[in-house]
Order: sequence, then C-alpha cells, then structure tokens
Amino acid sequence: MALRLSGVGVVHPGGRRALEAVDLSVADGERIALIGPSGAGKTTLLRVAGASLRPTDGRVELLGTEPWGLGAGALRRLRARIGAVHQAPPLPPRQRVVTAVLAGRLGQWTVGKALWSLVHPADTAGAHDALERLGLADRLFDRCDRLSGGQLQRVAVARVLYQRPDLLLADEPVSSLDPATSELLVSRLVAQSEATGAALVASLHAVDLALKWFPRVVGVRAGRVMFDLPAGDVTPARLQALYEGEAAATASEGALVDAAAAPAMCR
Ligand SMILES: Nc1ncnc2c1ncn2[C@@H]1O[C@H](COP(=O)(O)OP(=O)(O)OP(=O)(O)O)[C@@H](O)[C@H]1O
Repeated sequence: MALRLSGVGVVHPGGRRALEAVDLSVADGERIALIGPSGAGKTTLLRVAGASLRPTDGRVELLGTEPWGLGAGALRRLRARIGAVHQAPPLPPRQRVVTAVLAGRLGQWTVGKALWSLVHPADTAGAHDALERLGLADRLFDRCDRLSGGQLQRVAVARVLYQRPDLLLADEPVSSLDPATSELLVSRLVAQSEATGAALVASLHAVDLALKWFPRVVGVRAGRVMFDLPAGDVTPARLQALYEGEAAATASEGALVDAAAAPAMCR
C-alpha cells in the first residue's frame, strides 16, 4: 500500500482546522485526483501524505511505514522515495535547469556525490532525457530565473520524472498554465506512474483533467472527504454539491461541514 490515512485530522498553528477524520487508502500504482474548492484542505492532505506535516490526530502509513515513528535518518530516506510537485516550484532563481532536475535524486545520493553534482552536473544525459519529455531539452543550461512560470513548472515535473519516486504527489501542478501545457504535464505524470508503478495523487482545480486522467476521484470540502468514487461516477450533480458550499464555508470562518448533514452520496 502506497498510502493509508486513518482518522487523520490537522489543526494548523493559529487554530484553524484543515482536516477532520480523513480516511484514504492508495494502492501501489493507483492514480487519484483530489478535487474541491479553494481552502478545502487538499494541500494540507498532500503535505500529510508526503510526511512533511505531522497530523494532529490519526494514523499515517506511507510506503508500508509509519513515518512519525522513525528516526531522523530513516525519515529522510523515506522522504527521498516520495516525489512532490508544488503549486509554486521552490527552485532557486540562479540555479541552472540541469542542476534543478538532478536535485530530484539528491536524497538518494551520498553527501559527497550530491555536493559534487552542484558544481559538476553528474548526469546531464538523464536530466536532458527528463526535460525532453516536457519539451524543454533546449533549456538544459539556462538559469531558472530566465524561464517563464509555466516553464518552471515543467522543470519541477522533469525533476520528479528524473527522481523516479515510489509515490508521486502533485499539488495543483498545472495552476496558471495554458490548456495544452496542462495536458502535457498531467500526461507525463500519469505516464511516469504507469511506467514505474508509483502511486500518483494529484490535486487539481481543472476537473476535466481529473476526470480524464485519473480512474479515481476524491472530493474534499471543508477538511472532509465528501466522496471517493471512480471517475465515471462523478456526475455534474456531485460536482455541484462539492463546490456549491464554497462561499458558505469560507464565510463561516472555516467551520467544518457536518458529514451527517452532507448530501446522500457523501461519506
Ligand atoms: N500553514 C498554515 N497555517 C495556518 N492555516 C493554514 C496553513 N495552511 C493552510 N491553512 C488553512 O487550512 C485550510 C486548508 O488549506 P489548504 O491549503 O490545505 O487548502 P486547499 O484545498 O489546498 O486550497 P487551494 O485549492 O486554495 O490551494 C485553509 O483554511 C487554510 O487557510
């Protein structure tokens, strides 16, 4: 099992509850899209799934291990098996594209090799190959601050392709991208999952992409899983129920929706 969350709750500093009693299991090789309105808790859920945020309540099992019972070294090795694409890729502006891509494997290399690769890129052919899959091979030696926002997002995806993680987590990887580039990025993440058997969990505001590329779709609203369904069962009515409470939920200072009061198809 790639990921198992049981009764997970998160209260952020300041007291805002972002997740409540979330149960979610993701098998090896499975592809899941997280959808839901802004502030629903998707990023928080992905941070818990990537062991970068310890939940306030509940249990997390990640690639067969409970991350929060591990020592620092074992936790670092576990995190090196997880690949994450963020909404705004944290790429140092002066870094060269090749170095940014090779950084995907820093966690898997010895400290010496990792430090040396910052000066002398160790595997330019590998970085070139990953960038080629995203149509960006000609920018291999450019600096990151010479790239557009969309090109930077492609570099961030090239980095996880190069990393070859066992679990792929993508937090709105196509925010502010044009439709063709969005399609390219999602298709490459899906191809990577299929080729390597890595599970893929991606949050997406583009519902059409979620339904097209992901066999299973999880609707999240106000910190709770509202539905967890095969893509073919996500009807317009379910989507309306998921998104229609957005304004009300925001207005009530993040108050959680009572699951018992949720529509019948929710669980
Ligand atoms: N670091 C933080 N400190 C305090 N509150 C936070 C923090 N991160 C998120 N929150 C709050 O937790 C709730 C869920 O936020 P989260 O970012 O997980 O939602 P989201 O579904 O990813 O939203 P979006 O689609 O807009 O990215 C929100 O109410 C948000 O304000």
